[in-house]
Amino acid sequence: MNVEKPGGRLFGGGKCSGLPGARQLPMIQKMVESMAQLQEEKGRLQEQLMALQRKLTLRENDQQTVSTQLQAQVENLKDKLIGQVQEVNRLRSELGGTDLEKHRDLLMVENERLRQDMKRCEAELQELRARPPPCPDCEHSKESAQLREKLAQLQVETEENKGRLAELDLEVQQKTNRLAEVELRLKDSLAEKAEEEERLSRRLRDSQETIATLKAQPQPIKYIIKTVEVDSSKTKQALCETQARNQYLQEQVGMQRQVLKEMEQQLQNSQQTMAQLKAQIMMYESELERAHGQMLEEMQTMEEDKNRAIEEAFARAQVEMKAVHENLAGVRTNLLTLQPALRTLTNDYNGLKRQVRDFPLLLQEALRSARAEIGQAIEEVNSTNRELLRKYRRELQLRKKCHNELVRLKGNIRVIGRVRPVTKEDGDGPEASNAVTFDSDDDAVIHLLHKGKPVSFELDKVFPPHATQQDVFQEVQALITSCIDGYNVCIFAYGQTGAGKTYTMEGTIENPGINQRALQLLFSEVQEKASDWEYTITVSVAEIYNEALRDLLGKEPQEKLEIKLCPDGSGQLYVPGLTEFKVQSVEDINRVFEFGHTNRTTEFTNLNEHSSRSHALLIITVRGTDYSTGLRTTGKLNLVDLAGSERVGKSGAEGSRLREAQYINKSLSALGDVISALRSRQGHVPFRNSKLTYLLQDSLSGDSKTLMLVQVSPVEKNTSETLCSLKFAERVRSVELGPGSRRAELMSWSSQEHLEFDGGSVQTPSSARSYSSSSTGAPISRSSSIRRKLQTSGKTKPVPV
Ligand SMILES: Nc1ncnc2c1ncn2[C@@H]1O[C@H](COP(=O)(O)OP(=O)(O)OP(=O)(O)O)[C@@H](O)[C@H]1O
Repeated sequence: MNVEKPGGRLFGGGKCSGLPGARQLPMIQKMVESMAQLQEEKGRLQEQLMALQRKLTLRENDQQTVSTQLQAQVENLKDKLIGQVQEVNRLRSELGGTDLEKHRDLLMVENERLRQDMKRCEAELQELRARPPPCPDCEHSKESAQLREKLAQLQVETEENKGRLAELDLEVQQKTNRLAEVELRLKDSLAEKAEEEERLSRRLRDSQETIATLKAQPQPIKYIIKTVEVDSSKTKQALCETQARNQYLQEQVGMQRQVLKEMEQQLQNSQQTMAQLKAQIMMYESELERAHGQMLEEMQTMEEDKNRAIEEAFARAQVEMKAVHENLAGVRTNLLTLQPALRTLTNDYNGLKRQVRDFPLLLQEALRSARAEIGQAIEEVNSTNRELLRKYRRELQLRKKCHNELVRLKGNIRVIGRVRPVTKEDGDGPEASNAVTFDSDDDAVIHLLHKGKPVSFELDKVFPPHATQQDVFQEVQALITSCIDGYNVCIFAYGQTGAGKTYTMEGTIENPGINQRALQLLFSEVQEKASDWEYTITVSVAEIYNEALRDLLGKEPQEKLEIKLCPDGSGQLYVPGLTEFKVQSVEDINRVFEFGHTNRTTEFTNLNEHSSRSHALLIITVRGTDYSTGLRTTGKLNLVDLAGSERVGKSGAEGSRLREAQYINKSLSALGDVISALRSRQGHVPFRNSKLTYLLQDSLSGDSKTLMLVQVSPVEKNTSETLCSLKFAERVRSVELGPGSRRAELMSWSSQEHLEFDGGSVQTPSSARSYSSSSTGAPISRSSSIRRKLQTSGKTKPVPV
């Protein structure tokens, strides 16, 4: 590059024209100086260049920052624009809410219409009311009712519509407010945007001015550069680079301008969009107004239609009303004739109504007084009942005492005789002739004609052959009652085989004996006392055969049972394993007896067709508990059908029959011993000498009550056995068990004694020798004389006692 400069010759080509040395020296100095100056100038320029470069760099940075800021602002504006577009869309969609306004307007119109309808109906109603009173059945009244209904309905509808209208008003108001808000915001953002644009334009202008200024500056630099180029290629190169850089920066500025233009373009576009949106909103609003106008027109048309319809209906109603009025006139005439009757009826009805109104009060009053009277009566009855109950209890106690006193006075051991009728088994002829007679004045005396000589016996009572089972039972039932009171009772039937023991104790199905009647009586007594006492009745059936005790209700009747003392130390006896059946009805009793019968041992003898050879015992236990006091009682009723007491010699028994008879005689003798010991109040009573007495111990001792039924045959051939039985009975009768005292009154002792001895039929077993002792102070009975005589005679044949 050749840069021409003033004074350039000095530096061009480097050739010297051959000046003399003196002139060359100052020139060199000058050159050195100028070189130095140039050097300085160069340094200064370099510094300026660097400063410019720094400035350029800074400006570049500034421009980049500005550009970034501008870009950010553009982005921001874009976002805002998008937001506004969205807002406008939303508003547009919300403006779809013009439907609401439509709806609201419709409702208002409807409401107005309803209000007018209502007014009209009210006017009609007023008119109807002003008319004369209608007949209840006529059309007019129906119409009136319909109108009233319609009016009510319209009122309800109006109210509903009013409510809905208010809601819609509120909603429209809210939406209008929001629209205004949005419009306000839109305006604000437009103003902001304009401001921003203004600001950006200003800055752009500033930047352009700065660039122009900068462009205007480089002239001296160029000069300097040219100057420097002469001196330094390096400086030249740096200048080139700077220029290139400057070029680049200018390009950059151009690009920025381009971007700015684009942004301005975008801004214009968005402004256009805004304008379009505004135009659309305007259009919508105008459409809205048009629709509103159309709607009003339609409503007007509808209103007219409705008025027309109402007028037509009114005209029809008038015609109908006319007809109704005519009918009404007829009805009124009828009404006038009916009114007096109606008045009478009304009066009657009012009177009845008054009565009906007063009736509950009268009824209540009557009921109250009746209730009070009934309550008083109940109270009186209750107190009477209580008094009666108290008296009843006292009477019961008294009865019990009297009963016991009666039994005590009668004697704790009572002996009753019963003579059976003559049966076909007795046969015919003189042997079957009657040998027994009775005293018509005294039912306790029996006369026996034995071998042509009369013998008399006095017992507690004697039943002749014609006496019934009931007669006999009546005599014993007092004892049975005392068993309920907790006493032990023993009733046993004694007599020769065939004398009627079983008949008296068991009886027949048609004519039951003491056993069944006793249980029936117990049931009825227990029933009577059921309100105060709880009773349980159990039965056991046992037999003593050959001194072996067997349970006739047990599963194994052959098993021999033992009699033992109760382990509780009460001194009571009991039989372990002896079955007890609880009975509550006659059916239960019959079942028990039947079962007992099947197990009982019976054998034939030549004395009777069939005869029991064992003692049969029915043991009834009555356990009671007093509800009020908790007192417990236990009474035992022993009903014993003893084995036949005939003499062994007469029956002609041998072998096992003889053994049976001996056992029977032994046990009957033991019974006699026990009774004798009790009578003579001996310290020791030999209860244990036989199973029978041992088992009956608690029913023979203490305050127990005993009844012996002595069964006798009336016929001549049995007079010896009858005599023995009656003697036994008389002896038993003379024994006392309780505190009372009874003594045998011996009427014809010598004759009897003679008879017995003379007949040689009375045999006394060695075990039954001591009936009485004179040392006890008891009166010497007839039996003791017999014993004495027997001992003297030395006869040892066994007799029952
Ligand atoms: N009072 C009476 N009335 C009618 N018949 C009776 C009467 N007493 C007994 N008999 C009859 O006499 C017969 C013998 O009586 P029953 O069998 O009762 O005698 P018994 O003493 O029990 O004899 P055994 O010791 O053998 O059992 C029976 O046919 C019975 O019907």
